[in-house]
Amino acid sequence: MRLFTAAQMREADRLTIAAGTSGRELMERAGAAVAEAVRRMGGGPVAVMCGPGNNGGDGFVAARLLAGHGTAVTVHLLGERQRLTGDAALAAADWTGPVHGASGGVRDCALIVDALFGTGLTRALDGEAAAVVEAINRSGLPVLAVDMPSGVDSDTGEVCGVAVRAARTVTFAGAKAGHFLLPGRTLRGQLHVVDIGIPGSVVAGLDSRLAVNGPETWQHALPSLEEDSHKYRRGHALVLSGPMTRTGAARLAARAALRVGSGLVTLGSPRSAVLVNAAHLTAIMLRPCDGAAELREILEDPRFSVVALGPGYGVGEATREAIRVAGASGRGLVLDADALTSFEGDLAGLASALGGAPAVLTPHGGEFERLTRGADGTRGVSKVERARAAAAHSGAVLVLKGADTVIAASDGRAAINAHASPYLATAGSGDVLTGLVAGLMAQGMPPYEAACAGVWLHGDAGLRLGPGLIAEDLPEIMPAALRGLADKP
Ligand SMILES: NC(=O)C1=CN([C@@H]2O[C@H](COP(=O)(O)OP(=O)(O)OC[C@H]3O[C@@H](n4cnc5c(N)ncnc54)[C@H](O)[C@@H]3O)[C@@H](O)[C@H]2O)[C@@H](O)CC1
Ligand SMILES: [K+]
Repeated sequence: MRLFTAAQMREADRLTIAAGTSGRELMERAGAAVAEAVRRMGGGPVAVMCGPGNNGGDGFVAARLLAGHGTAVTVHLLGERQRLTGDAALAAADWTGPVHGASGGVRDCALIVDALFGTGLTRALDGEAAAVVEAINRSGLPVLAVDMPSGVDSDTGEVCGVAVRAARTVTFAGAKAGHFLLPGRTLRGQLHVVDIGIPGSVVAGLDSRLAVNGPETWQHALPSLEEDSHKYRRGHALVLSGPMTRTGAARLAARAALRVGSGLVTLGSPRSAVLVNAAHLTAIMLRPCDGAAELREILEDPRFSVVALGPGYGVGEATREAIRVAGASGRGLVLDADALTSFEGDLAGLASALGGAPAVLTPHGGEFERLTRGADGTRGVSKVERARAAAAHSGAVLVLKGADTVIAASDGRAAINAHASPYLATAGSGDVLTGLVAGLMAQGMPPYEAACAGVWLHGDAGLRLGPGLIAEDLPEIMPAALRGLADKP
């Protein structure tokens, strides 16, 4: 599913109106969709809270249609009626019932329609607007939000001061980034996208390179297996282990790479840790590797297709040098944790170490902040734009992890992942993700698609396992996750 910004929706509106459908007609259809959703939620009595713009106009239309079908409706307006303009003023004029103030509170209703603010929110809610939103939330009544829960920024998903908590949201023509970025995702309830007559060609023509992460965008690039395949044709991932007391992370990554289908996986281990690693490995091979010079020798073997580096590896110049060597080899790279922290405040240094190699960086929020300190465009904007900026600066694919993981490529493509489980917030979970992405890249999947697929499969594993999951379980559930994916139409 593609996602849109407020500016793109305004553009779609403009093009549709230019092609002959009036704004008032669009509002009529939007209001009709809201009225229909109210009926599906059990009907009235309904309080419709209208704001000063077109979101409020949608509310007036819904109120008129519901009342016309016999539903008990009260309308409340935030602001003065005579200050309404354009289509919203026309829609309000068609409402013949009384209009109450918004601050008096709602009484004797079973459902609230939140038509206060939609994509036109420009600043934080305060004063009367904030008080009305707080009263809606305090009422404990189910809320149907029109387009966005009021107070949620449709581009960033952020709460601007305060925001409505909705049970459902009806949105028009296409979903917005703010419906999928946190905390917007948790405030919008169930999301319904309805067609209000904006032509498909207009929507298709919008320059949105943002989507919800799902198989439809990367399934075509998943590794396929021939009947007569051979392990040497399924890729070979090299995962670098940390020293004696920090080896578990790399083994988790290696196991995940093997489970996701890499034909061979080798763990490169410092000599100090070879015995402890050997004691825990069976199908995964082991090679001593102490530092960058030895890594260079290992990578002379052309069969290694990908290097995963970072979990437990240690922070410092030795790590930076290992990344330079891996980057210069042109192999696929997956960098996490210590690999990223080794370039604290030096995204440009990391970009130059990568040397244009196909790479995926998988920071969580804290690692991202450290890595991008001082880099342009990585502050104060949406999570999507921050990830995009870092991808553009580094030339790598960014996986900005969290409950709303964002994957961004340097060419502007981006995806927000919603297929995940909160139980994935557990020690070692990120190491498994590193291994999944590395294992997919080892089999020839391009970095952006491998990152999206890895994040999705990781989330799928979390959803399958649920409460009680630990990181060790995640690679073991991959056969079921992969089979489920193969069964998808
Ligand atoms: N394709 C489209 O774009 C369509 C949009 N429609 C509706 O129109 C909405 C967008 O309408 P608008 O652009 O008029 O925007 P909104 O109705 O979301 O809000 C704009 C109004 O709120 C005021 N405002 C913004 N932030 C405020 C704040 N923090 N405190 C107090 N006042 C604030 C503005 O001054 C303006 O009066 C959509 O969300 C949707 O519900 C529909 O009518 C149909 C078609
Ligand atoms: K709203």
